[in-house]
Amino acid sequence: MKKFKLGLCQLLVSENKKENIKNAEKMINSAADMGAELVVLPEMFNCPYNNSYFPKYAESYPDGETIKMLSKISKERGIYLIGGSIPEKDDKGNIYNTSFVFDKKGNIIGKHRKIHLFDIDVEGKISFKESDVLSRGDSLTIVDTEYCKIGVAICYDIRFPELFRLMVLKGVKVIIVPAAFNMTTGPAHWELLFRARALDNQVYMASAAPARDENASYISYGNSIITNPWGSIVGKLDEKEGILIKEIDLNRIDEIREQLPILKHLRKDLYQISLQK
Ligand SMILES: NC(=O)CC(=O)C(=O)O
Repeated sequence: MKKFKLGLCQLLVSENKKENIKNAEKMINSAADMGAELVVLPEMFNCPYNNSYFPKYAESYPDGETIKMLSKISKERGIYLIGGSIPEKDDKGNIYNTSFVFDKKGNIIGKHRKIHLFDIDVEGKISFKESDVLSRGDSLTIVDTEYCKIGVAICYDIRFPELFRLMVLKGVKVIIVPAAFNMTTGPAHWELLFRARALDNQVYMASAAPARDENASYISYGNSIITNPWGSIVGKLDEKEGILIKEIDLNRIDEIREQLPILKHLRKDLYQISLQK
């Protein structure tokens, strides 16, 4: 199958975990009603994006209430579901920023733990140090679907082009990046990063982000986005809650790679990137 419908759910995240889960379920249902075959949620969609909340909202696989809802609804609606991300606790008490991925039967087919933690300090604008509370993941996440191989990364991961090139060299055609940029880095870098990663790898890129809440301690930029292998924006939301549905045409990847064969022109005799673990 060379075409499928992708749905991004940009939802408002509150301090009420149960309400966040209910809202996510409602929006997934709406996206499925609108024809989406692959649905994506935002980074930290069940928990405010703030270190002080992560331990309290964290849950473990497979019994966490959010994880159970994601599995149930992907089965009920017969959709692939990239469950944004949530704080995940392992059996040693480490907490990760994790995206759980489900197939159309509700089976888990992938689990991406954010590899690059968001530790930044932009003077007078924004400081955040995920590593104060979170542990980092150590593996690439690629899932097989009947459409194509799909890669998953989370937010700050997008700033590391080697990760994306590695996934593409392993055959990935679509990369989903649940994210929550902010009002400093969003306007400056959001579109640029999604267009660049799509263009330099000739793949589709997409992200769902939380809707903007001006009263939150961390204000999400919103602007959930899909970019294509030509580097153009296929669709984008504004800052409010909403759903974006677009067709992903995998034929475009083949056409563009034929006309502009940059992946064939890689000088692997001169330089290479490789996975170390
Ligand atoms: N929140 C993030 O992980 C990343 C981000 O906001 C940025 O890179 O900017």
